[in-house]
Amino acid sequence: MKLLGAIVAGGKATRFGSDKAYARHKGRRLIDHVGAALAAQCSGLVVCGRAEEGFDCIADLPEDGLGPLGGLNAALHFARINGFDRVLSSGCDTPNLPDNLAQALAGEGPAIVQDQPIVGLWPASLAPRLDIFIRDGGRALYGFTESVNARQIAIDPPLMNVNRPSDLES
Ligand SMILES: Nc1nc2c(ncn2[C@@H]2O[C@H](COP(=O)(O)OP(=O)(O)OP(=O)(O)O)[C@@H](O)[C@H]2O)c(=O)[nH]1
Repeated sequence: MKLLGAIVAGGKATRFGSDKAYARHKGRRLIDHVGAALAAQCSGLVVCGRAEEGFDCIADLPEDGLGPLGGLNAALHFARINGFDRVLSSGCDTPNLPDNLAQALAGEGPAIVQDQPIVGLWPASLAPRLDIFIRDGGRALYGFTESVNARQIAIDPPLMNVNRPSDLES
């Protein structure tokens, strides 16, 4: 199985107040924590959304401003065009991804981490389904995961998710 790692990085970070990707946790940028964890278990890695220094970056599809689904859609299309079977996705704001994330999510069809729907394992063949979902006005990750019967997997310890500066203090 050829696996593409995809860091979904965009949006406004209104709660955080600045680009979360560059915020520091344990001496490293959040995006570098995520990148290292995904690179260790994938054969390719892209950032979807903003151009982030030090990474191969692709633009949201079909356009910017649609939320994380636009980034996931870009990743699924990039995977299909470039011969990847699946996408292992995460936001740029979950710095403690486990090294066995792909294994934990493996199985039939798509799977997401419980309470973190942008962290998931997706067949690249879902790209046309996500195109249609977005075209029909869908913007919510959970709406899409329900429409494709994504499995929800509990991860222990739970993923850290940075939304506010105070989330970095714990
Ligand atoms: N590519 C892309 N990523 C996005 C977009 N909106 C949010 N994200 C990413 O999706 C993940 C979850 O984002 P949220 O925390 O829900 O939204 P946010 O815009 O970062 O923050 P808030 O404005 O505080 O809700 C983060 O990694 C964001 O960088 C978008 O429009 N495009």
